[in-house]
Amino acid sequence: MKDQYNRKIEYLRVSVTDRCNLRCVYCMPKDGIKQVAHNQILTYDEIIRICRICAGEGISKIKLTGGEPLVRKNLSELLCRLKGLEGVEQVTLTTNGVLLTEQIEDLAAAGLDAVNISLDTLDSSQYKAITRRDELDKALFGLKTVLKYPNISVKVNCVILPGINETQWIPLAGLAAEKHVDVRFIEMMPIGLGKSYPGSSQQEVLEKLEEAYGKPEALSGRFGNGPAVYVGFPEFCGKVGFISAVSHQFCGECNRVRLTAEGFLKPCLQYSTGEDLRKLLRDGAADKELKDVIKKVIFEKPRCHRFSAAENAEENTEDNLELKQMSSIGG
Ligand SMILES: Nc1nc2c(ncn2[C@@H]2O[C@H](COP(=O)(O)OP(=O)(O)OP(=O)(O)O)[C@@H](O)[C@H]2O)c(=O)[nH]1
Ligand SMILES: C[S@@+](CC[C@H](N)C(=O)[O-])C[C@H]1O[C@@H](n2cnc3c(N)ncnc32)[C@H](O)[C@@H]1O
Ligand code: SF4
Ligand code: SF4
Repeated sequence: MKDQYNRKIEYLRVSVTDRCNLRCVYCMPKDGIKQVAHNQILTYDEIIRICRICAGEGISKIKLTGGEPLVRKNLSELLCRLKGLEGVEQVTLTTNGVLLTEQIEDLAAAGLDAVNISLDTLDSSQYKAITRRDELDKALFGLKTVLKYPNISVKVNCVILPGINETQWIPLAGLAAEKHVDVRFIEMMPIGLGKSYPGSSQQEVLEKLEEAYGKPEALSGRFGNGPAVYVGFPEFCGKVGFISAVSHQFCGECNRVRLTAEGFLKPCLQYSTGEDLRKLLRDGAADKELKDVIKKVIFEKPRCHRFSAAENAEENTEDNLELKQMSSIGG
């Protein structure tokens, strides 16, 4: 499917739950967000139906995210059914990793292609301060465990938090020195609570890493389905990547749309526009009607984000929070 700017849309990010077992300060309030009732969340049958229609229109890559996707029961069942859909080539997972060890065997058997583990620090007191939970050991064990599965590619995501985790940029990148893992540094986007954590740019991280590991080689080409760009440090097993939506806007290359846990199809991370597919599904819409709505949302996808403060003003209002919190959107 192409959008109005001729971008090929082939990637759907599916948030399977708004719930999470962590409370990262830049993503969720201390007491969590008002939880959506279970019956307001799409069932697996409903997700499968939407994904089947999307796959018929050229969506070949699906990301499972959340909230924390592994807190939803039987995620491997959903994964297995998604992998069985005609046209679906890859299903990947983005997780905080805390529940990974206990679920990886089922996920691998269901055909999981890749896992991204969010880890902003390797220091347990810092981890506690950032996530408001004492779960670093479990997340690290999850990383260690998944690295034993040769068919699952593994990445680590670290949000750049100057003044909070900058002492960890070098050790986190160092994971890629010895392990077959790519480590990506993510610029903080001014979305939801992230607005209160103005970040540094990729350049500042890169300068620190160069001091520690030498001059990296820029790597061309796309690795994975997302917007990351990569460099390679001498002798490293894995790559180091940057997802820099603020300093290096990548909207011109955008290939994705998002489905929230409540079934709202969102054409762009930043804006609240889109369509309520759950309502259509539960009102008895036929596949053709759903397909037409999905195609319209994709066609009307906005050209780019407007993260700069003045242009962002309308989107900063507090209404419709479900569509503005990263934990609900799924990142
Ligand atoms: N601005 C913007 N940020 C995105 C987009 N897609 C992902 N991100 C951010 O990139 C970070 C990492 O996303 P991941 O879920 O790990 O997945 P990915 O990088 O898209 O995909 P892979 O590289 O294929 O695993 C998260 O903070 C997302 O919010 C996007 O379309 N626009
Ligand atoms: C919203 S989480 C959902 C999946 C899972 N709970 C996890 O943490 O990986 C997905 C990703 O979004 C990132 N994220 C959250 N808020 C962000 C923001 N304002 N800017 C950039 N990335 C953000 C997180 O660090 C995480 O890597
Ligand atoms: S970033 Fe992920 S793990 Fe952290 S609070 Fe948000 S959804 Fe949960
Ligand atoms: S901000 Fe919107 S248009 Fe830009 S890359 Fe992200 S989803 Fe795509």
